Order: sequence, then C-alpha cells, then structure tokens
Amino acid sequence: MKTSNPSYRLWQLTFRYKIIIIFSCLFSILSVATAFIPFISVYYIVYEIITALVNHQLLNSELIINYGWLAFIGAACSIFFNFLALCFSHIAAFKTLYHLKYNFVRYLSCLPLGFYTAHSSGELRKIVDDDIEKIEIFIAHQLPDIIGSFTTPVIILIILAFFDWRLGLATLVPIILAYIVLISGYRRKGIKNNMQEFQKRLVDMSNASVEYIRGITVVKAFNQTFFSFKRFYESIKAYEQYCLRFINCFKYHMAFFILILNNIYLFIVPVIIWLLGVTDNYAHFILASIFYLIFSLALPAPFFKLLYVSQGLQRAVKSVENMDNILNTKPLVEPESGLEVDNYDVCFNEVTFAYDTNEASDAPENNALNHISFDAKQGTTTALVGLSGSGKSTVSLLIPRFFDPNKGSITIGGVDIRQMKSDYLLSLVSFVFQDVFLFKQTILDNIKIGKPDASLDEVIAAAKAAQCHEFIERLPDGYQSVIGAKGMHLSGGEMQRLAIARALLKNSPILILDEATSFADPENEYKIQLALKVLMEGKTVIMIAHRLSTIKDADQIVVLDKGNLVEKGTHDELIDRQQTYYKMWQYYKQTLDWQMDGSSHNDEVAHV
Ligand SMILES: Nc1ncnc2c1ncn2[C@@H]1O[C@H](COP(=O)(O)OP(=O)(O)OP(=O)(O)O)[C@@H](O)[C@H]1O
Repeated sequence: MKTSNPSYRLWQLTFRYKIIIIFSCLFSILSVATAFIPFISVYYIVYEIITALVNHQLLNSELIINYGWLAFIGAACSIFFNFLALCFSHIAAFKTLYHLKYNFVRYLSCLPLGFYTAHSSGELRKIVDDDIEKIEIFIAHQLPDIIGSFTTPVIILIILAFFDWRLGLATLVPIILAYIVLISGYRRKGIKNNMQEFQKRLVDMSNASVEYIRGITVVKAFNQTFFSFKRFYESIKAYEQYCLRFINCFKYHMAFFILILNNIYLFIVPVIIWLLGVTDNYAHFILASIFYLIFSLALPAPFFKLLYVSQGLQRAVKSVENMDNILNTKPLVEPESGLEVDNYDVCFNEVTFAYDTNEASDAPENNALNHISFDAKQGTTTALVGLSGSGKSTVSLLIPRFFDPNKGSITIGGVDIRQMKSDYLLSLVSFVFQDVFLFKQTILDNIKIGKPDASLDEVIAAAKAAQCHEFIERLPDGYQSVIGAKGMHLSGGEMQRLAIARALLKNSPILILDEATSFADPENEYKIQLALKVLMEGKTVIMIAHRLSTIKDADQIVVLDKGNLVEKGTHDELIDRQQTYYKMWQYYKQTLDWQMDGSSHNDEVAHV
C-alpha cells in the first residue's frame, strides 16, 4: 500500500532510477554554469578594450579572440550539457512511465469487480493517460528546469566575488523577492482546495464527454440530445469556473513575480547611482555595472521556467495522489502458495454476500445473497433460476472471486477458492456473459483470448462448434476481419456465438453460462445447444437462463428469490413440489401459449 504523502511519493518516483537522474541533474548544473561563461567572456573583452583605450596601449587582439572562443565554447557547452541533461531525464522519465502504467494496469486487474462500479472508466482512463503522463513530463522536463533555476542564484553568489559584490547583492535581492512572492502565492489559503476542485472538474468533464459519446445512440433514439448535452455542457462550464477561480486566486502573485523578474535592472540602477559617489576605481566600477545590467536581462529566463515548473510540480503531486488513491484499494488477498485441485465440484457453503458493505448486514434484505448452500458436481449442470434481481449473476460472479463472500465459503474440489492463486482459479473457469465484450482486434484474436497459443485449426474447430464459422467465412477478411472496422458489423447473436467459441477454445473444467443463448435465433439456438452439450461433457456447468426450456434437462435447478435459496432439485421434482419453480413454469408456459396464439409473431420468447 502507498501510504506516504504525495509530494514525498513524487520525489521517490522521480529518483526511482537514481543514477540516471543524478547524471541528468549534474548535466543540468553544468549547463547553467557554462551558460554564464559567454557573459563573463564578454565582460573581459569589454574590459580589455576599455583599459587599452584608457591607457593608450595596443589592443591585445589574441587575448580578445581567445575570450571570443571561450564565449563560444561556453555557449556550445551549455547547449550540449542541456541536451545530455534532457536525454538522461527522458530516459528516466520513460522508464518510470512504463513502470507506472504497467503496474497500474496490472493492479487494476487484481481489484475486485466491485471496484469498477465505484470508479468510472473515464476516471481510470484519465489516470492512465493523463496523470501518469504528467509525472513523466515532470521528470523529463521540469526536473532539469528546477535544478537550473536553483543553480542560477548559487552561480550568481559565486561570481559575486569576481566582480562587484554590492551590485551582485543588488541583483540577488529581486530574485529572492520574486521567490517570496511566488511561494506566498502557493501558500495562500484556498489555493489547494481550488486546485483540487479544478482537478475534480477536469475528471467530471472527461466522464461527461465519455458518457455523452458512448450513449449517443440512446440519446438520439429517445430524442434527448438537449438534456444529455446539458450535462456535458454544465461540466465544461464548471471546469471553466474553477479554472478562472484558480487563476483569480493567483493573479496578483503571478503579476508581481513577472514584474519583478522583468525589471531586475530597476534594482541595480539606484545602487549604481549611489555607489558612483563613493567609488575610487571608476573604470572598474563602470565595467562591473555594464556587466550586471547586461546580465540582468538574461536572468529572468530560468526563473520564468520555475513558474511553469511549480505549476507542473503541483499537477504532478495531484496526479500521484490520484494514482495512489486507486493503488490503495485493497486487492483480493492472494495465498502465498496456492492450492490446486483434482476434481471440479463447486460447492457453496452458507454463502452470504452484500455489495455495498464490507460486513454482510444482519438484515437479509440488504444482502444480495443469504446463506446460499448447494453442490454443483463435476459433469453435471446446475441451473440458476429466479426473478430479476434474485441473485443469479451474483452467485456466478463469486465463483471466480470477482468478489469475496462476507460469510461462508465456496470450494472447488474441496479447496476454498481463497486458498488458490487467482491465475489458477481463473484458468479453471470459462464464462459466457450476457454482455459480450469484443476487442477492436481481429476475429481470430478475439477467439484466441480463450487460449492465446491455439492454432488456427483449433480456432476454426471452436468456431464451427459455436456456429460462427459460416458467418466469419462470409466476412471479406474472414478470421482476419477487425471488429469495429468499417463495414464490420456483427449482430448480438453473432457476438454471443463468438463468446461461446472463446469458451469452447479455453475448455476449462468449470463453465458459467449467463444468458448464453439470449440473442440466438431459434435455428441457431438449437445448434448452439448441441455444441454446448459437447462442451459441457464432464464439466461443472453453472447456467443462468431465463428461458426455462433451456434448463429443463439440467441435473439440478437452484431457485433463488431475493437472495435466498428457496428450492433445489430436478425439473420434475420441482414441478411435483408445486412451489416457486412450478409457478414460474406455469407463467412460462402461458407466455409460450400467448405467442402460439398469435399475439406475437416473434420467434424470440419473452423472458420470465
Ligand atoms: N454491482 C452491484 N452493486 C450493487 N448492487 C448490485 C450490483 N450488482 C447487482 N446488485 C444487486 O444485487 C442483487 C442481485 O443482483 P443479480 O444481478 O445477481 O440478480 P440476477 O438474478 O442475476 O438479475 P438479472 O436476472 O436481472 O440479471 C440485486 O438487488 C441487484 O440490484
């Protein structure tokens, strides 16, 4: 867990690749130091010319040329060292970027599914794409700038001794003043809150835009363009408002900072005038004055960088905080050394589970599941039935540990699933969910997710069994057709069959079918049932199907009602019992009869 404060964490991350960063800092210091050499050289050139003129001596042209070369070498070295500093800082930044993105995305995959209901995809996308990149930008660009802007006053202090220390101090005073103004601006009451609000509004705007674009078809179909756009528009307005508030809060400090640095000479000129009256060596003093006046023009640049650096620093700290908020979410606890199993009976023992609380509530109505116990033997099919919201999907999600039960346990082959490594547990289970998610990759890749090292023949065999081979072959690029590409549209039923092909290919011993045939037309449904029969051979199958006809032959039917297990047995046993299942079956038959009577010509049977 990441517990340290975000600023400290940012520096920890910055120095993750210590040696590389130290080299970057060293080259930054050298770059700033050598940038002064041309000024000093010019000073000595002017000094040589004036002393030669005053003393009526011949100009030492060789010395002047040497100073000229020194100025050139100094400027070239400064550029070269700056280049090296940026090279090293970029190497460290990209290594850190890779490390952070990789670990963050990996960490996301270890989090329970419940986490995703509390955090929108817009928020997570912003962390991966924007926040982590801000940390990268900070290390790559702003760190060398920080080093540069802090080195400058030190160099000024050093060269004070070589010229006129009084003018040197006069140069240093506005710089220190500018620092004080800037720091006091950042320490102002409310600026932190404004910054946080500003960031929150940014996330909200990003979420609203994703939601608007994703839901555009529903929005248009229901003619809700105005209302939907309103939320998006309001989020932009809120962002604008906080942006302005943040800028307002800071505007005087910013203005004074810029004003002071752009007018350093205003601090030097009065000192020159004052010292003119008391100095003995006019020639030397005038030269030093010229030097500092020229020098004062070159000074603001590194400090202006500091202005953007401090903003970048704040943003990077905020980004680290956002990232760490997610990284502090508890992942599912993994055993040190996972147990494996030799049979695949799935057993629920008094399982109680609530989505919203860590502790299952004593009030059963607050729980999604209450004291659920059943055995699903290897090689048998257990069907979960019940009204909408009765807990069928929740039961299926607990098996691969998308959530952990609050009470009770789930075992596979007699081993508690919490004692298995999650990779191993997931390898035991295949799913066909209600909502099929297909990646924007080829059909081949989409099916191969079930078994990445599968050969083309294996993929084709699975596709044939899942009744997708024919429609895939009809596509212009066959198995190489890319999902979502122009002209590549799949129907709901076709997507469902691709998901079945995936599960067929994975061929794991436990199969969870959630509404597996909901989009299939009657002809294909029959074929899919045949294919599933082959697939289900010898496996533990947990099937959620709303159409009771599809689960009539199940070895065991578990009937759920408001999170409670109210009945279990075979179809015939439950019909004989004339309880909940019997009533559902009667409703189901009635629905079928209505359709046969011609009240609807849809082949698709209404869900119970
Ligand atoms: N992610 C979630 N967060 C909070 N509550 C949830 C979540 N998912 C489901 N629930 C609640 O848990 C209960 C059981 O839902 P579940 O989806 O398991 O029912 P279901 O029988 O599968 O329903 P359906 O047939 O409509 O899919 C419901 O009250 C539901 O509102």
